[in-house]
Amino acid sequence: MKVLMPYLKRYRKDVYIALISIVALVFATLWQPRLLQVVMNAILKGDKATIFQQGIFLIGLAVIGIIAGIINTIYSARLALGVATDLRSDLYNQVQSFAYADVEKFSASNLAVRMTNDINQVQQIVMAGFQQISRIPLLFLGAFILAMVTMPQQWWILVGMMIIVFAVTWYSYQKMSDYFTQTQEDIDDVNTVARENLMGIRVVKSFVQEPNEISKFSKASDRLTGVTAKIGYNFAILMPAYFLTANIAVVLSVYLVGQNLTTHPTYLAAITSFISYVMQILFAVINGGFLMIAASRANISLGRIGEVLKAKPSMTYVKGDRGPVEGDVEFDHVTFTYPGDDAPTLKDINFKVKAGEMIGVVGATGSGKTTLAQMIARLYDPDEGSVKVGDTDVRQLPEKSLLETVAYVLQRSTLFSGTISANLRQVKADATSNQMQWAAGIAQASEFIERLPLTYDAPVEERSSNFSGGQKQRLSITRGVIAEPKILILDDATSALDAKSEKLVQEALDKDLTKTTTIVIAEKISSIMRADRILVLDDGRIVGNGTHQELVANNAVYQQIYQTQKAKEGVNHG
Ligand SMILES: Nc1ncnc2c1ncn2[C@@H]1O[C@H](COP(=O)(O)OP(=O)(O)OP(=O)(O)O)[C@@H](O)[C@H]1O
Repeated sequence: MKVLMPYLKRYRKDVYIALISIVALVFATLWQPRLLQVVMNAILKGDKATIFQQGIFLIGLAVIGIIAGIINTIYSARLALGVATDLRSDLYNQVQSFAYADVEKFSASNLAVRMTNDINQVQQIVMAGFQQISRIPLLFLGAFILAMVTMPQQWWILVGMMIIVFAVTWYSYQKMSDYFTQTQEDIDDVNTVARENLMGIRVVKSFVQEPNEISKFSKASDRLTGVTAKIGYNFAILMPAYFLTANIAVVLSVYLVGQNLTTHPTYLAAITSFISYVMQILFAVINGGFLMIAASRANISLGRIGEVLKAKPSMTYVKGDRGPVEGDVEFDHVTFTYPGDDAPTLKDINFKVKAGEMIGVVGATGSGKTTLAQMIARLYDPDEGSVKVGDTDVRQLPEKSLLETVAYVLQRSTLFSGTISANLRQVKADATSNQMQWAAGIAQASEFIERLPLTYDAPVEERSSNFSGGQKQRLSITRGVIAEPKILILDDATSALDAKSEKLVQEALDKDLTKTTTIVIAEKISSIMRADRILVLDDGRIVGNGTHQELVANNAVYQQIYQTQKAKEGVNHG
C-alpha cells in the first residue's frame, strides 16, 4: 500500500470523484427497499397519492444510482490506468538504472513478469477498489442498520447470520492466502520455462528436445493449475455456504413474520424490505471476499514491484561527462567473486596494457576470461584492487565517458529489432553512410549488407533471426568499431567466422584502428598469435604474459593449450 499511495496522490481529483459517486450509489441502493416498503404499505391502504409520489421518488433514486454508477466506473478506470502507466514507467526506468548484476539477481524474465503481470494485478485492484472498497463497508453497515430498523425484533437472526458468515470467511481465507503467494511464484516459473524455451528454440529443435521441454512446461503449468484449482475448490464451498446461511435467515424471518401477519399487516411490506437488506448484506460479503482475493494478490504484486523500485542500483557512476579517456588499461591486484559464489573467479590479477596495443587472452573454459573483460567495461566492480582505464579507476569515470571509451563485443551480442543503421546509430547517433561502410568494411560485413535490397536500411528482426550466426557477429563487430573506441574488446566475437574472414578482420583492425587498444579473447590460439602480448589465465590467475614465441618457449599452460589445438588441427586436416 505504501508503494501505491504516492501514485494515488497524483490523481486526487479522480479519487475524490470516484469516492463521492460511490457514496451516491450506495445511498440509492440502500434507500430503494425503504421506499418500496412505503409504496407497498400505501398499496395495502389504497393511498393513491402516496403511491404516485413515492413511486416518482423511487424512479428518481434509481436514476441517481445509474448515473453515479457510470461516473464511478469512468473515474475508477481512469485512475487505475493512470496509476498502472506511472508505475510501469517508473519500474522500467528503475530497471534501466540497474547494474548488470542487479538484473541478473532478479533475472530478466522475473523483471518482465513484474512489469506486466504484477502491474496488471495492481491496475485491477485499483479499479475494483474504487468501485467496491468504499461501497462494501457502506453497503454492509447501511443494510445491517436499516434491516435492524425495519424489523428490530429479528435482530438475533441478523447477528446469527453475521457470525456464521464471518466464521466461514475467516476459515477459508486463512487457508487461501498461502495459495495466492504460491500462484504468483508458479506464474514466474511458467514464464521462465516458456521464455527459456522460446529463446533457445533452435537448440530445442536441433537436439529434438521438444518432449523434454513439453514435460518441463507441463510440470510448471500443472503446479499453477493445482494451486489455482485449490483456490477454486475453496470458493466452490464458500459460495453455497453463504447462500445457505442467507436463505436460512430469510426462511426463518418469513416463518416468524407469517405467524403474526394477521395482527400486524404492515409486516408484509417490512419483510420484503428486510429480505432485500439481507441480500444486500450478502452481496457486500461476497464482493468483499472477491476483493480480498484480488487485494491479497495485488498486495503480493505491489510487494514485488516495491522490491524493484526500492532496490538501490549496486553500481553508481560519478556525474558529468569527461568524454572518452585514453586506451591504457591497468589491473591492480584485482580480486573478484560473483555475488553468491564462495570462491573468487579472479585472483590478484595484475597487468598493464599501453594504448594501441593488441592483447590476446587465452585460458581453459571457465578460467575467467569473460569475467576479466567485463571488469574493463565495468559490468562488475572488483572486491579488491582496481581496474584503471586511461589512468583513471573505472569507478571514477562517468558512465558516458566509459561507454565512449570501451566497446565490448560479445560472442552473441544482441542486435535490436529495427534496421541495421538504427543499430549502428545507437552507438554513434550521427553516423554517416560513409562511416557505416567503413565500419562494415573492417568487420567484413559490407559484402553481405550491400547485397541486401535495402542495404543499411535492411530490417533486423526480433533477436536478429533473419541473419546467420556469422552475419550477426559481423554486424556486432561493425557496431563495436563504428565509434572508433579507444578500447575494443572482442570476447570470442569472431568464433562464427571462417579463418580467412577472421584474418581479414584482424588485418583491417590493425590498419584502420591503429590507436585502439584491442583485447581479443579467443578459444583458438591462432586467433591471437599475432598479438603484441598474450595473457594466459588459469583458474582465475594470470600465469603467463608475453608474446606467442615467448609463451611457447616457456609457459607450461600455454604450451599445453597450443599442443592440444595443434593436435586437433592435425587430426582435422589429416
Ligand atoms: N554471472 C555469474 N554468476 C556466477 N558465476 C559466474 C557468472 N558468470 C561466470 N561465472 C563463473 O565464473 C567462472 C569464470 O567464468 P568466465 O565466463 O569468466 O570464464 P571464461 O574463461 O570466459 O569461460 P569460456 O571460455 O567458457 O567462455 C566460471 O566458473 C563460471 O561458472
